[in-house]
Parts: sequence; C-alpha cells; structure tokens
Amino acid sequence: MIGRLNHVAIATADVAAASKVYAEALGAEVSDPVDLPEHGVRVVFVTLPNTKVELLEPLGPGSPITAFLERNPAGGLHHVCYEVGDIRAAAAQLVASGARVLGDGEPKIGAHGKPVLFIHPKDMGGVLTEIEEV
Ligand SMILES: CC[C@H](C(=O)O)C(=O)SCCNC(=O)CCNC(=O)[C@H](O)C(C)(C)COP(=O)(O)OP(=O)(O)OC[C@H]1O[C@@H](n2cnc3c(N)ncnc32)[C@H](O)[C@@H]1OP(=O)(O)O
Ligand SMILES: [Co+2]
Repeated sequence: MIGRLNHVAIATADVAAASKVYAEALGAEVSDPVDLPEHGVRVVFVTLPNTKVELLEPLGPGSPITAFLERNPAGGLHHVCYEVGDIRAAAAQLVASGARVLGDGEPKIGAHGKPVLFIHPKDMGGVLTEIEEV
C-alpha cells in the first residue's frame, strides 16, 4: 500500500528566510512561496533528487500549524507524506488499524494537485502523517 516518501515538511515562521539556507548554503532548487489559503499555509518546495522538502509558514488566523509554532518557535519537523495508489483504501486500512484520519475524512486537493489526507500523530508514533494519492 505505502509508496515513496513524497515529502518531508518543516514548519517555520518565515519560509522566505528558511528557504535561503536551502538555496544558498545547500544549492537546492527552491520554489517561490505559494499561498494555499484553503490549507492555511504558505509553502516553499525544495526539490531534491529523491524527494521534496516542504517549508510551511502559517497563512491566516486559522492555520493548522500556528499552535505547532507556538510550541516550537524556532520551527521544526512537522509531517511526512507518503504516496499511496488508492487514498480511500489506504485511509480505510489505517482506520481499521485504529488510526484516526483528521478532518471530515474526505480527501482534499493538496499542494501538488493530488488528493491528500492526514493521520493523527498520536496514532503514527508521534509523527503527523500525510498520505497523497499518486
Ligand atoms: C495539504 C497541503 C500541504 C501538502 O503537503 O499538500 C500540507 O501538507 S499543508 C500542512 C498543514 N496542514 C495540516 O497539518 C493539517 C493536519 N494537521 C492538523 O489538523 C493539526 O495540525 C493537528 C490536529 C495534527 C494538531 O493540531 P494542534 O497543533 O492544534 O495541536 P493539538 O493540541 O490538537 O495536538 C494534539 C497532540 O498532537 C501533537 N501534535 C500536534 N501537531 C503535531 C505534529 N506536527 N507532529 C507531532 N505531534 C503533533 C500535540 O503536541 C499534541 O500532543 P500532546 O501530547 O497532547 O500535547
Ligand atoms: Co504536506
């Protein structure tokens, strides 16, 4: 069921500042910031040879990452995203194993234009986990 690691997400108070390290110190390919109001984040994508880093900054009052940054003012690892072939089947299998799917359980279109869902960190060894249908 589980496929490639699609991305590792890092929450930060300032994606523009955070992305400079990847672009300048590490010579990575870095996108311009992209606002995703439907997800309450501003995102910068760092493209690596085998996966992506997703830099996330809160966007708007109800951002789902605001509380995380209050707990972690310097920023930090926020979530991982795995690719799956059938997101509804994957979610059903996770729920059957006792994991909680966040939100209303309906896949939403994520930053890469594909359906995504999030699984509660407490049910994934303390790691907020996103699945993306590819
Ligand atoms: C979809 C667009 C883009 C993409 O890739 O396509 C994105 O990835 S957008 C990413 C931003 N969106 C989300 O993260 C949506 C899912 N997240 C949520 O619904 C919340 O962040 C939630 C419910 C995971 C956490 O909410 P909150 O921070 O308000 O804290 P809670 O008090 O509800 O947390 C309960 C419990 O979980 C711990 N926690 C919270 N966030 C994380 C985390 N990122 N990793 C690990 N653990 C986390 C928190 O500390 C609490 O633990 P406790 O021991 O009870 O204190
Ligand atoms: Co993500």
